[in-house]
Amino acid sequence: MKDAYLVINAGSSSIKFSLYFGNGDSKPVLKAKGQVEGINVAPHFIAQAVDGTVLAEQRWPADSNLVHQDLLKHLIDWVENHLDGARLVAAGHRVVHGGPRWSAPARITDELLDELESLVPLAPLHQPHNLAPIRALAVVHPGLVQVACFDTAFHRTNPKVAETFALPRELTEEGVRRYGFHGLSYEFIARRFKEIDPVRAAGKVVVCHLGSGASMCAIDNGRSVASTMGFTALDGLPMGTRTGTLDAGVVLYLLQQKGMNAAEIETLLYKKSGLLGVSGISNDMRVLLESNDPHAAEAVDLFCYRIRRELGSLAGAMGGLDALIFTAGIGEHSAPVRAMVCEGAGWLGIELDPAANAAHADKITTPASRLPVYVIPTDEEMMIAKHTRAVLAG
Ligand SMILES: Nc1ncnc2c1ncn2[C@@H]1O[C@H](COP(=O)(O)OP(=O)(O)O)[C@@H](O)[C@H]1O
Ligand SMILES: CC(=O)OP(=O)(O)O
Ligand SMILES: [Mg+2]
Repeated sequence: MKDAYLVINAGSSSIKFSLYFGNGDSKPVLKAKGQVEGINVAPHFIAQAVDGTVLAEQRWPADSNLVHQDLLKHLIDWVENHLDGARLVAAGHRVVHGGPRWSAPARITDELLDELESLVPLAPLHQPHNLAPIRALAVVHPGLVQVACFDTAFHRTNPKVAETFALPRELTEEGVRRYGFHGLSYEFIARRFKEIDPVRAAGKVVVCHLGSGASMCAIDNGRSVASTMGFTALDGLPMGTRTGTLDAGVVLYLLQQKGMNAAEIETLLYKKSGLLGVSGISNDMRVLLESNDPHAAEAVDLFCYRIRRELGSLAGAMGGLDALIFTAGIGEHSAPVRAMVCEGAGWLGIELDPAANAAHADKITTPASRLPVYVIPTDEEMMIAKHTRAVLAG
């Protein structure tokens, strides 16, 4: 009998899921994927086959009062009725923050859940939503093995200097340091790049994960050595609605001069800034690229400018650069953003091939380009499925 793995990547208003089949060492095979979105508003469930065929769809009215647990139960029931004779053996979850202790995926226990709960203040936009389905699943399916796969784990190979803020030692020791995020994506890309170009993958690579959250990672011989996100997923690049790097003095100004309280500042930094704040129009890169509003262009320019600066910084951290890789929603699909980053990075030896870039080719530089640039689709869910199977196998 085949084993089935349920992968869950839960956000603030949606629970995305993927169902994988697989035994032994072979690559897990994706059977179906879908999501429940509009939680707490008007829930909508959809499940699709690998080719995009809709397998099931259901909508509930806005006044249905369905909570997280009800919707998760609906999702699990659907999965259990579509196992095709396979046996559901485990659920793997993306958990954004694993704190200082977790450098690998872990089987979930009550103690671990409590520990992860204590990290909620460090990832207020993600962690509560990552943990809610774990608790809900434990109620509706008590015996099921659950595995937490951390976004921070891949970065635990960073040298101490890359993790340290110039703060008094006591704070560093209690855990106020850089953790880095999007680790499941970077791990997937590092493995994939090793298949594409093993020679350069053994060298120094910068990966740009540009999605609704955006960060960059310096990977030396397959290991993360530095990244743009820090203590929280607020640092580094400007994002859809997050500031990215901000002079800490601005936070003091907001507190002391503007009289804002902590909750207001949190909302400002996490939900009202970034592309949305600068453009005043949208957090969606597609909308900004199509807009004629100069503020939309300013937001896009700032995003690309910050990527170019961080590229120099990460190459400096590694002492060299052998390849640049774009991934995630914007990185995989936006030729204009990739062009704006690469055109300003000619000093690094990048010679963009505009036709290849427009076609979203695997490699978007000319053969003469000293530094090759790649576009590689990421797959965090596949990484979670592999980890879940490995944890289960002990
Ligand atoms: N063709 C495109 N051009 C520009 N941006 C795109 C395109 N397709 C998707 N995006 C951007 O990708 C972002 C979502 O990326 P994704 O990696 O799916 O994010 P997440 O998983 O973090 O929600 C959206 O904000 C959207 O603006
Ligand atoms: C860590 C993070 O920013 O995640 P996402 O891109 O899913 O928001
Ligand atoms: Mg993402």
